[in-house]
Order: sequence, then C-alpha cells, then structure tokens
Amino acid sequence: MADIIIKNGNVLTMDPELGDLKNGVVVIDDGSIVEVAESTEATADTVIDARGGVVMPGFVNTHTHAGMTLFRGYADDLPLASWLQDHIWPAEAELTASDVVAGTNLACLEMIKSGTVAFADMYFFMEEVGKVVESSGLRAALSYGMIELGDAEKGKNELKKGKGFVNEWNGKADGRISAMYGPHAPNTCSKDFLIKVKEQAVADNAKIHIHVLETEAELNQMKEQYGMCSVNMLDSIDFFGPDVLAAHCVWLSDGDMDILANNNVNISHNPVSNMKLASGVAPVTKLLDRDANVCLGTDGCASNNNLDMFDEMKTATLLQKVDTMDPTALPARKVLEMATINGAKALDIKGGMLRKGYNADVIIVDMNRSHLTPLFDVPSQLVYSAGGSDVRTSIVNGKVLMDDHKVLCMDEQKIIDDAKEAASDLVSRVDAKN
Ligand SMILES: C[C@H]1O[C@@H](n2cnc3c(N)ncnc32)[C@H](O)[C@@H]1O
Ligand SMILES: [Zn+2]
Repeated sequence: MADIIIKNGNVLTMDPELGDLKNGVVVIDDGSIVEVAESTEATADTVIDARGGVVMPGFVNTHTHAGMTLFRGYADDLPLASWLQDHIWPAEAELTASDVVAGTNLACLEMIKSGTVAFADMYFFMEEVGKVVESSGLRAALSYGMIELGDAEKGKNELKKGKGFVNEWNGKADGRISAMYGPHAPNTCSKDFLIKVKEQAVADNAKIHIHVLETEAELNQMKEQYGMCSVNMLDSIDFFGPDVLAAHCVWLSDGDMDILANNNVNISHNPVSNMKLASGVAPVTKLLDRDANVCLGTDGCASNNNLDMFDEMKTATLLQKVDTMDPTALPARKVLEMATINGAKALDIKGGMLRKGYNADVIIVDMNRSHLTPLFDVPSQLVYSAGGSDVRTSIVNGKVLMDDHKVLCMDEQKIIDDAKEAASDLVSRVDAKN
C-alpha cells in the first residue's frame, strides 16, 4: 500500500522522457514518486482527487533571504547601494534571532501557499533558519551570509561561523536541508577571503552561494580594484564550478557568459528584484543559448516584494521579450524549466520533475477558475495567467504540507501575528538608534 495517490489530474511531468499526461496518476511512497502513469493498480492510504487541477513538480526558488519578509515594503523605490547601505544594513544590525525566526516562518508559509517546495537561502542566524525549515516541511539549501569587507580578522570569524553552520546542518532534516557557504559578493568579500572560502567549501564538500555582477556599480568597482570584472576575478582564482550558485549575473560580457557556461556555474536569475532596484537585465537567452543552467529566484522580500514564483516566471519571460524585442524569446515551457528542473539541478535535488524515483515534491494548481479559463496550453496558462494563490495542494518529501488551500504544518494566523509584531518592534528599535 502506497502513501498517496493523486488521481484525475492533468499531469505536467516536466520529464522530457515521459511527456505530459492529460489525465494521469502520481503515486507516492516513502517520500518518493513511485509511479507516474495514465492509471495505476496501486492503492494508498490517502487518495487526492486532482480533478480540474494541474499536477506538477513544485517550484525551486534559487535565491532568497527568507528572513527579509520582515522588511516587505520597508524601504522601496531606492537604488541598490542606498537601499542596502542606508536602510537595509542599519535595520539588519538590529535583527535578533527571534526576528529571523518570525520572518523565516512567514517566508516558509508564503512559499508553501504559492507552490515552492525548495529554496536557496542566504542570511543570518542560520541555525534558527534551519530549525524553522525543518519544522515547516520544506526543502532548502541554506547558507550563512559572510560579509568580510576586506577585514582579515572579521573574515576569520565569518568563515568560522559559515563552517560551523555547514558542518552542523549539511544533510539535516532527513536530507531536506543542505548547507552551503555564502560569501556575499566579490565586492563585499576580498579575493583572499574568497580563495579561503573556496578551499573550505571543497574540503567540506559543500556548495557556494554568492551574488555576482548584480549592478553596474559592482562592475566598475571591480574594474577599479582588480582591473577586471567579478567573473574574471573569480575565474582567476578557480572559484567557478558546478558547485557554485551565482545570483543575478546581470552585467556580463560575452566572455563572462562563456566562462560561466563552460564552468557549469548555476545562475539564479531574479528578474523582479533586478527591475525593482533598476539593476539591469540579465542576458538570460544568451546564457541559455550557451546551455548554462539558469534557474529562477525571487531574491529577498524587500526587493520584490513577494516570494511568488508565478510572478517571477511571468516577469522573466516578459523581460526577455522586451529586452530582445523578440516575442518568441524565453517561451513558457522554458521558463517553467528554469523554475523547476534547472533549480533542482542547481541545488543538487532529485526533483524538478515528476519521475519514478524522484522526490515527492508535488503541487496541484487549481485551473477551474475564471482567470484560468479556457485552458488551451498548460505551460502558457501557468506562466501568463496563474498566480501563487491558485496552488491548492503542496506535498514535500511525500508529506502533505497544504491540502485544498489549508496549510497543515504551520499555524498560519500565529505566524502572521508574530511577524507583524516582530517587524514593528524592529522598526521602532531602528528608529530609536538613528
Ligand atoms: C545576506 C545579505 O544580503 C543582503 N541582500 C539582500 N538583497 C540583496 C541584493 N539584491 N543584493 C545584494 N545583497 C542583498 C541582505 O540584506 C543581507 O545583508
Ligand atoms: Zn540576494
């Protein structure tokens, strides 16, 4: 007897071998998918009727700062440097562990409700983040954000904290949590520090999450400091490989794109954040032409201002179309691949598609809605018309986290109340300081 059968669904497997099933079943046992087919002989403890819905792999959000949900709408309509240095960093200086717990709970709740099953996070108080993720039921690749600012003493401490987190959390929560090293960016961490981080990451068999060439200001700063851009500098210290998740990658030359593609670097494209902070347009179609693994992230909630991967998908494709002046650029199915298969690959997760032996990280999107009618093409509908609140059911690691819009693993109202209180206390403390 299996654990769960999802039946009567329009199954978007995202598996190029199997293709999609207009009416199919997905059978789940012991955290994994055991069958994807037109019909099944299997029986299960739980049978979910997905009639009127699309059954698909949940989304992988490859760049977040989950705790920053507390800063949703806090400092908007500002350029990145001032946003970060004059507003966000002073506020983050007042953050406590319990603030990060409140913010991360809120983020996990929002992600579960909008169909995200896994995310890559870089933030602070990561032990607390780990505990929240563990109890939320989600999957995550977590990293402590190390900001060294060229201070060798600070660098030692930061690396120690990063290492402590990696050693304790890599593989935790039945393997749902992996831990990465998180050097913040090449213009906030020195070359020497980045060399040490890479060495440590290789020694610990851990991956690396870093911001790369998000803004033109970073490009100019790097050229001044090193006589080369961030990608060339990182390449010169053999930093790149399939173990690296590089967020943003907006200001790339053709040569930079070749370097990232040839080194199998995973690139998290975060279009909403890039547009909101007017950072620029990442050359996604050119990267995909080079077979680079481009995945999709929301970035933190202060620069987005939500964690909805549907919004991110639509923005990603629209932005490429207008940037290239080509309406065929980044079609719906391609952007869905970025949000599922490519993200899973970046985080080394056996997910992103519905296939036998893969993680049972499955969502059901309700299509029986006015704004999703009529239904000609499932990927088009998901990317251009659907939104996070259309997600009806979410399953991670074979466990139902949300059933028919009801979140089972978290106390929704308490999380909202706690976040409101934490945010208002935090802002009062920041105001009192400044
Ligand atoms: C982990 C660190 O990254 C910061 N952070 C959040 N968003 C961005 C962004 N778009 N670019 C650079 N840094 C960012 C957080 O505010 C935190 O200080
Ligand atoms: Zn970021």
